Amino acid sequence: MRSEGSIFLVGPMGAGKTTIGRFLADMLSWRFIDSDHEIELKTGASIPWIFEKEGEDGFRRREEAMIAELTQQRNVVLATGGGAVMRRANRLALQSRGTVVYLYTPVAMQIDRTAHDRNRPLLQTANPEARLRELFDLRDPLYREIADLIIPTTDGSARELAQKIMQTLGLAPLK
Ligand SMILES: Nc1ncnc2c1ncn2[C@@H]1O[C@H](COP(=O)(O)OP(=O)(O)O)[C@@H](O)[C@H]1O
Ligand SMILES: O=C(O)C1=C[C@@H](OP(=O)(O)O)[C@@H](O)[C@H](O)C1
Ligand SMILES: [Mg+2]
Repeated sequence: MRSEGSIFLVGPMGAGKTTIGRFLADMLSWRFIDSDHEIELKTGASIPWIFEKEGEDGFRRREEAMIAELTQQRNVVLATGGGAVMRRANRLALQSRGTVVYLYTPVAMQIDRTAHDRNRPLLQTANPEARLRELFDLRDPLYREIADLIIPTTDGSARELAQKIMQTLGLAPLK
C-alpha cells in the first residue's frame, strides 16, 4: 500500500465519497477534487442534463477522459462517481496511480442517503432500491478488485471516517 501520492475514493452512490473526501483533503491539506463536479465544470452542464442529452454512454466517455486527467495529479483526494469502476481504463488508472479506498456501504444505507436527492439520474426510477441492488452486485467485485483499503461506512460520521482512513493509511494530519 502506498502512503504517498493521491487517495482515490470509490464506492456506490451514497457511500459518502464526496463528503468524506472533502474532510480528508482538508485534514491532509491536500486538494479535494470531485470527478462529477469537474465534468460539470468542463461541460458547462449538470450531470442530469448530460445523461438526458447524451445518455449514460456520453457521460461515461466524459468520465473516462476526466479520470485519465485527474489521476495524474499528486497529493489530491479524488472522489470518483459510483460507476467509474465500470470501465477498465478507469480501474487501471485508479489502481496504478494512487491509493484506492473503497467505502463499503450496504444498499439500505445508500437508499437513506440518496432518497431526497434528484441529482442522480440512475436513481430516478420507480424502484431505486432494486436499481441500487443491481448496481451493487455488478460493481462491488470491481471496487474490491482495485481497493488497497476497504472502509465500511456503516458506523461513524463522515469526519470520523476520514480520520479513520488517515490513521489506517498512516498519514499524519497537518492540522
Ligand atoms: N458517514 C456518514 N454518515 C451519515 N451521512 C453521511 C455519511 N457520509 C455521507 N453522508 C451523507 O450522505 C449523502 C450522500 O453523500 P455523498 O458524499 O454525496 O455520497 P457519494 O459522493 O458517495 O454519492 C450526503 O447527504 C451526506 O451528507
Ligand atoms: O453510480 C453511478 O453510476 C453514478 C454516480 C454518481 O456519482 P456519486 O457516486 O458521487 O453519486 C454520478 O457519477 C452519476 O450520477 C452516475
Ligand atoms: Mg459524489
